[in-house]
Amino acid sequence: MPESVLEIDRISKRYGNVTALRDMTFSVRAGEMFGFVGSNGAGKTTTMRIALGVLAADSGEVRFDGAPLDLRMRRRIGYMPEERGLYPKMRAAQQLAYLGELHGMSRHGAREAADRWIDRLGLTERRDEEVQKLSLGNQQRVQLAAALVHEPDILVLDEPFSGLDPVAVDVMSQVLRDACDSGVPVVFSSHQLDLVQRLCDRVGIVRKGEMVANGTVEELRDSGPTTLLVDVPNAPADWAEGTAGVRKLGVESGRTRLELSDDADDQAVLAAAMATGPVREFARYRPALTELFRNAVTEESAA
Ligand SMILES: Nc1ncnc2c1ncn2[C@@H]1O[C@H](COP(=O)(O)OP(=O)(O)OP(=O)(O)O)[C@@H](O)[C@H]1O
Repeated sequence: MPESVLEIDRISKRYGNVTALRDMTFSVRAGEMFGFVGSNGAGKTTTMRIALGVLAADSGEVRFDGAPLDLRMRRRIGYMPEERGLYPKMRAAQQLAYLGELHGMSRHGAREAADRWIDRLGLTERRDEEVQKLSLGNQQRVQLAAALVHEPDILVLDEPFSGLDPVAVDVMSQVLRDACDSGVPVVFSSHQLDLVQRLCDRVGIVRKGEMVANGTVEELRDSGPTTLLVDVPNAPADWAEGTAGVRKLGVESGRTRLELSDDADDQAVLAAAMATGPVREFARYRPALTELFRNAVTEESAA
């Protein structure tokens, strides 16, 4: 049996003369949480809508388990649209049961699943309220439940965390992690990069419709040139300059920041540091996802 994997393969999409996606490619395996990040208008929603099949690509293919996504398979996706999409006058539990039935569940099965998700998402006391009367955060919890009620095989969520309070973020995170652990590929977009860094197994950074970086958070953080932070309190300003392949980037809070070329020897840098006196710190600097993202965005505006 092929491994369960959602594949977005060289998807391109234009709106008039705007290129929204150009050869967008990535895959998400069963049990993997994939964070999809990029500036406003980068193409995340367009990709997700194409993955779901509510929007047609100009070219490229979406596959699951190696086969192009057909109508039957698309019903097995749990989708949380950015624009949300609940019936405002329907009561929360009733709405979830209705959506479950629309996805092919029996009436009884859909009601049971609706109640289970209402409880799981902390909405027990709100189950019979009209969705329009719920707070935005609680509406969002119902929206997540709506994506999950039919026990989907794939989860695609457009900014599920936006506007949530910290408790709701924790609830949402745990629900997504559990879905992932049960073997469901999970893709979500977010502008909350600290959250993406914490939760996701892999991250894709999209810029102007193209995937510019894709890997585990650790791979991405280790990707650029090696950078060292060295605290040598007694050293003269030019202490590292004689070491081959080393470029001084600056001094931050008393620590010298150095960029090493591929053939530079970090032990030679350490020896040069020790030759100046005490070495209080000698560490590899690894940027946070926020910084990697900012670099990608800066390249975008410079381009
Ligand atoms: N229906 C449409 N008609 C014309 N252009 C569109 C349409 N939908 C999206 N676009 C354009 O396609 C590009 C990608 O938009 P998309 O909504 O996919 O970005 P996004 O990454 O989801 O942004 P955000 O983070 O702001 O939600 C943008 O340039 C946008 O203006």
